This record gives sequence, C-alpha cells and structure tokens, in this order.
Amino acid sequence: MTRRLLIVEDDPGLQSQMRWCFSDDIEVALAADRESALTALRRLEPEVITLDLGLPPDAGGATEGFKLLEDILRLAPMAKIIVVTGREEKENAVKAIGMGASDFYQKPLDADILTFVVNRAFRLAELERDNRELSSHRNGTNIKGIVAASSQMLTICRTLEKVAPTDVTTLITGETGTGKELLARGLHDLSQRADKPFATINCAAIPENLLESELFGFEKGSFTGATQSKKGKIESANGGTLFLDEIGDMPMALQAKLLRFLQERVVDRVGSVKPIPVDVRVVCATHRDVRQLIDSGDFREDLYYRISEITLDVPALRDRDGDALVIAQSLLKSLGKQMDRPNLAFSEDAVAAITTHPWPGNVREMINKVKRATIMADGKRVTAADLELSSGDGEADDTLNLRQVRERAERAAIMQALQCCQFNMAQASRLLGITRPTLYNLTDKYRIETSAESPEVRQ
Ligand SMILES: Nc1ncnc2c1ncn2[C@@H]1O[C@H](COP(=O)(O)OP(=O)(O)OP(=O)(O)O)[C@@H](O)[C@H]1O
Repeated sequence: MTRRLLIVEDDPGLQSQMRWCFSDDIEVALAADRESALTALRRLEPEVITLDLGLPPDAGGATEGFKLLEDILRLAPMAKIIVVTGREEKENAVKAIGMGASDFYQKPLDADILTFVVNRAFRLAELERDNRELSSHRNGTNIKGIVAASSQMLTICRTLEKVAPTDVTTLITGETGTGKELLARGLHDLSQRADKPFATINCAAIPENLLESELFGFEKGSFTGATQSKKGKIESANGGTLFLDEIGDMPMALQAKLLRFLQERVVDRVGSVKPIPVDVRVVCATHRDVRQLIDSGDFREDLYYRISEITLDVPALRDRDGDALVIAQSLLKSLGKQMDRPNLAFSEDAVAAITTHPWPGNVREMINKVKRATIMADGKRVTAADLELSSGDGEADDTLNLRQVRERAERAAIMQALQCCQFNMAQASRLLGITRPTLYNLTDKYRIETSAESPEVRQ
C-alpha cells in the first residue's frame, strides 16, 4: 500500500531537499501555504504531514502554522503531524505537541533524521489503522451472538463486560426482541460461573399457581400430585446464574418470597420448613416499565432496588445508529448458508428499507423477515418486497434530522457498493466516485465490515 506524505514548507529550496529524502514508494505532495496545504490534504489524504509552522503571511512567526495545525487536526484526526521548527522555537514545538501533533523536527535539515522521524510516524499510523481494523473485525463485542456496530449498543456491551465478573444482581430492560436474553447469557458466559448452570424461567409464561413450585421446588406430599420432592429453578441454578425473564409479570405474593431469597440466599421449598442455602447470581429482564408498575402498585419497590443493583437499558433497534443493516447482513449470511443459498445480497431498495423501517419487533422481527426473504428471493438479490418492507422512500421518520438522513443514505450507498463489488475496496471506491482512503475513513466511521467475512447472527 502506497504511503502518502504531505510536506508543508514555504521555502522552495527546503521543499525540494525534503522531497528528495523520500523514496518512490512514498507519494509526496508539496504545499507552501495554508490554502494549498488544505487542498492537498483533501486530495491526497496523507497518513503523515510535516508542517513548517512559519508560513506566509506570518513566515517569521507561527500563527498561520498553528491555524493550519488546528485545521488538520479537525479534518484529518488520524493523520500524524510532525511540526518543523527553527532551533530557537522549542516552546512552539511543545505547544504543537500539546495541541495534538505527534512529533517535532528541528531545522536545519538532516536527511537521515527527517526520514527516521517520518518513517516512525508512518509506522505509528499503520499500527493505529491495524488496531482499528482489528477492533472492527472483532465486531466491537465479546458477547456471543451479539452483532453490534452502534455506539449505543457497544456502550451496553462494554458495561456488561465490566459487570459480568462480579456477582451484582442485574436488571436488563428493553422492548421485546432487543436481545435481553442474549445479554443475560453473555453475563453468565463472561463470569466465573460460566461452566455452571444457566437456568431460565419466564415469569409471564407460567400460571401463577405453578410459578412458586417451579421457582422454589416442592416437597413430596405438599400438594395433590406431588408424589416426590423436586428442586426448583433456583436450586437447579446453584453455582451458576438464574435468569428471571419478564420479572415485571411476577405475582405480588411471589415477589415477597423472591425478596426473602435475595436477602437471605436460602430457598424454602413448598411444603418444607427447612431452608436450603443456594449460591446463584440473579439476572432479571423485563420489557415493562418497572417504575410505572411500582406506581400502580403492581411491583414492590424494595424488590426493584434488590434486583437493579445494575440496570442495562437496551435501546430499541431503531434507536441504534447503523445496527439494523449490520445485523440484517449477518442474518442474510447465516440464513443463506443454512438454506443453501449463499451469496445472497440486499438490493438497493432493501438496504434503504432496512435502514428506515422502525422495527417494532426489533431483532426478532428482523429474523422472521430475513428468513422469509431468503426463501422468496429470485436470483441473488433480496429486494424490499422479499422482506415485506416498503422500499424506504418517503417512509422516513418525521423526527429525523438532516445529519441522520445523510448518514443513513451514505451508509446505505457504501453497503450497496461493497456488495456489488464483492467487497473490493478499489472497485467500490470507483463506483462511489471517492478515493480509496475516503472509503476506508467512511467504513471506519460507520463501522462497516470491509470483508465479506462478517460475523454471523445466531437464531
Ligand atoms: N444484537 C443482536 N445480534 C444478533 N442477534 C440478536 C441481537 N439481539 C437479539 N438477537 C436475536 O434476536 C432474537 C431475540 O433476542 P432475545 O430473545 O434475546 O430478545 P429479548 O429482548 O429477550 O426478547 P423478549 O423480551 O421478547 O423476551 C434472538 O434470536 C437473538 O439471538
């Protein structure tokens, strides 16, 4: 890959001396003032810039150089800037480093030292780039099954990774299908309890009269039909994690019993007076607004404080910037493989529809739609109609602001171009009419996978 260097120097003699310090494998652009430097910056997108602070109209001072430094830091924050100063200008060099320059070089020119400093800056830029690529390939998270690119979801994942090794009782809230159960499993998998049981109980799915014995177990003869004693879910999770799904639907009478368990860490089986100590980590989830349930008298406030030592509020899919498309791509890939239809790709109208649909059923709704589309698609293109979505145009949310609209359109166009070119960056950048470095910057910005090998979604 060609390295690109911008030399900003107003002295023509020094310009050509510096130019000849670098071999052919470095593409060099020269600029003698702020304006031409900014033009070259946009055109070349250099990884490294040498910047003489003494530029016209203040060739004897450094005001113009500092203004340019600020511009570059704003326009190309990843570029490595080496400020070039005179012997007596140590203070300016220190100030420039403080502002964000990565290194400085003092005149008079010494070819060996200059090439050394510049090569070191290139190396640093490359390492940082590799690092960014690695973290985007890691898909930003260590949580199995979670595909996420949005800052909203990545923040949740980072918090979860911190909370997982502790034993704090965690409440996960969010709309249906947002991934609460997946995150609860993630908490378990990343904890020291990972090789112990993960027991789940859905408090809304079990009739009230059975829930108590399901949770706490029962002794033989404690009720008609109890022909032998049985452990409850809490006991069966001993050593591991107990996941109480839809905790907001737990009947009041049981809430009191659960509270006692959380306080004393013993269970009383139905029909027994002998408390049994149990060591479990408790994770709860609900799609309901627990505060409202407390206000309406349907949920105990003291229990709420017990279960929400840490709360993770999982945002709806429509509120995560860019996740819908990344998850849809991942689903298409894994479902395509499962259904023996590899190499399926979304058409332009499908990309637009995925990005603008509000996804009231969140990822679960998306799984159903992509599954259907994988079956229905003719040829290799999956259209909005295959997904049973209208094609996006005119459907955009009224609340969208111009920046969001622009970003969504930009992301959709990039995804489309990458798919058309089988993720060949050079071809995709030509198709989009931008330079390859710009395309890399945009894929970094939107955390778009730049290879066809994107991670997969579990169903
Ligand atoms: N970020 C994600 N990446 C990939 N798959 C996801 C993601 N979030 C959820 N899923 C998938 O979506 C489906 C629904 O997720 P999950 O059951 O965890 O949601 P939930 O919030 O617990 O739903 P509910 O409230 O209805 O119980 C699952 O198949 C899950 O694997």
